[in-house]
Amino acid sequence: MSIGKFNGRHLAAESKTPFLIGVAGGTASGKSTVCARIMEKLGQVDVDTAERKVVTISQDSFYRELTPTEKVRALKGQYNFDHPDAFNETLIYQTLQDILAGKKVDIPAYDYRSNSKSDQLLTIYPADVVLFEGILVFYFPEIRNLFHMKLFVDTDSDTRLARRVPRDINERGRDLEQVLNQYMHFVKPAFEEFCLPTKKHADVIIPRGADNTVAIDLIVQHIRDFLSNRAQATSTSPSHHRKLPGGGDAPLRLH
Ligand SMILES: Nc1ncnc2c1ncn2[C@@H]1O[C@H](COP(=O)(O)OP(=O)(O)O)[C@@H](O)[C@H]1O
Ligand SMILES: Nc1ccn([C@@H]2O[C@H](COP(=O)(O)O)[C@@H](O)[C@H]2O)c(=O)n1
Repeated sequence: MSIGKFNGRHLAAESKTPFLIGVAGGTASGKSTVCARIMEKLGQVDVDTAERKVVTISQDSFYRELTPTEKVRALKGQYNFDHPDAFNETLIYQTLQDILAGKKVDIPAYDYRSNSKSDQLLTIYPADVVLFEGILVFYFPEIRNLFHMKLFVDTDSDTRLARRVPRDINERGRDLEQVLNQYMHFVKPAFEEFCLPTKKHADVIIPRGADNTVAIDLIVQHIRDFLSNRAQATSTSPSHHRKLPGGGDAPLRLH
């Protein structure tokens, strides 16, 4: 039984295939914040990671390891982290395929201070909905075609720069000169060449990011509908029918 057609592809109710949502947008546009709001509204934040119905993964976990020379350049803001070549496209594709197959995957956590993977592995347990966010998640056609729904967070460039500077200094251990150099030489031109053109692939564009509560509520409702349909289609007993947080009589509880 199919519980809906998403981007032309049926999702079978009985399959373990998660509903895969891509979330793209420029640096500091609010991609992580939008994903966090969606998780909050679906009551997922306080749920044990192994039990979550909805999970978020960042494309940053898939940066390629740098050579020693590249590491020296990166420390001076002279490495292009915004070019598609900076990412391990094959690993992203394989990981998403495993996730779509309902497998548990381990992905590296990323450490911006050392510009490399940290020792910590993030275990992503099978979930019903997976959000995959990053600047270039719609850039590679084979990866782009895996998403059932594509969102683009569209925030004004000045706002993004004004957010990125303090974030990079306070949270990513950078100095002002390095941040501005990297932005002018790599981040801004790469956004225009590689990220912005992918907006045309989006199903939903979210102007102003997390400030756009109307857009976020619509997306949350769409996810609730998907989860309700799947739960309805797979449950055989009325005892499976429970309430969604804030979602009326929908037949599933998310936390
Ligand atoms: N709507 C907003 N209003 C104010 N600050 C925001 C908003 N959205 C995001 N931020 C801040 O901007 C920075 C970048 O946001 P983030 O969600 O991490 O963007 P991205 O994931 O696109 O890089 C963070 O410091 C975050 O707290
Ligand atoms: N070692 C790194 C890795 C990435 N960046 C920058 O991060 C940006 C992507 O993350 P967002 O949360 O901003 O989407 C990207 O623009 C890279 O320039 C970095 O500075 N250092």
